[in-house]
Amino acid sequence: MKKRFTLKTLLDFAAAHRLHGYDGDCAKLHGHNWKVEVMVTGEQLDDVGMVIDFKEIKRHAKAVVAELDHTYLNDHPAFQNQNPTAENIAAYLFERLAERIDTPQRQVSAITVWENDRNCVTFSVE
Ligand SMILES: Nc1nc2c(c(=O)[nH]1)N=C([C@H](O)[C@H](O)COP(=O)(O)OP(=O)(O)OP(=O)(O)O)CN2
Ligand SMILES: [Zn+2]
Repeated sequence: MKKRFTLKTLLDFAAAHRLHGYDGDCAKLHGHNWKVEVMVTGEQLDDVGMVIDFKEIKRHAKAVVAELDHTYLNDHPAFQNQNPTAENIAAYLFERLAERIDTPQRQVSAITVWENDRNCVTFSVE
């Protein structure tokens, strides 16, 4: 039986967006207090007994999320050819965080983006 540890940490940011082509109010400029759950999975622990220090995940996640915080997401380079939906934001954050966090021992395994208390999207790769 293989041991696997999945760490989850939560951060947030505030940002505005509008969804081009959307048939409804979300096509208009509006904002959310987005919540981002970062999940990191590993099978090995270091000498201290951690897959990775939560502080290290947070340091990387905060650096990436800071680029989006208090911005108009549609102006961001990542959302010039695609809407800043929760789906596309989750995929973007996954890619950016994997670049910073992944090693052979641990990988970003999923990113969940909450638009509000009711609706969220989880992005992961097979
Ligand atoms: N699959 C997705 N659906 C929707 C997204 C999205 O990113 N992915 N985004 C939106 C809008 O951004 C919108 O702002 C959603 O907010 P809201 O209307 O408040 O959401 P609710 O459905 O919870 O609100 P109700 O008032 O209950 O309709 C829309 N869809
Ligand atoms: Zn919205």
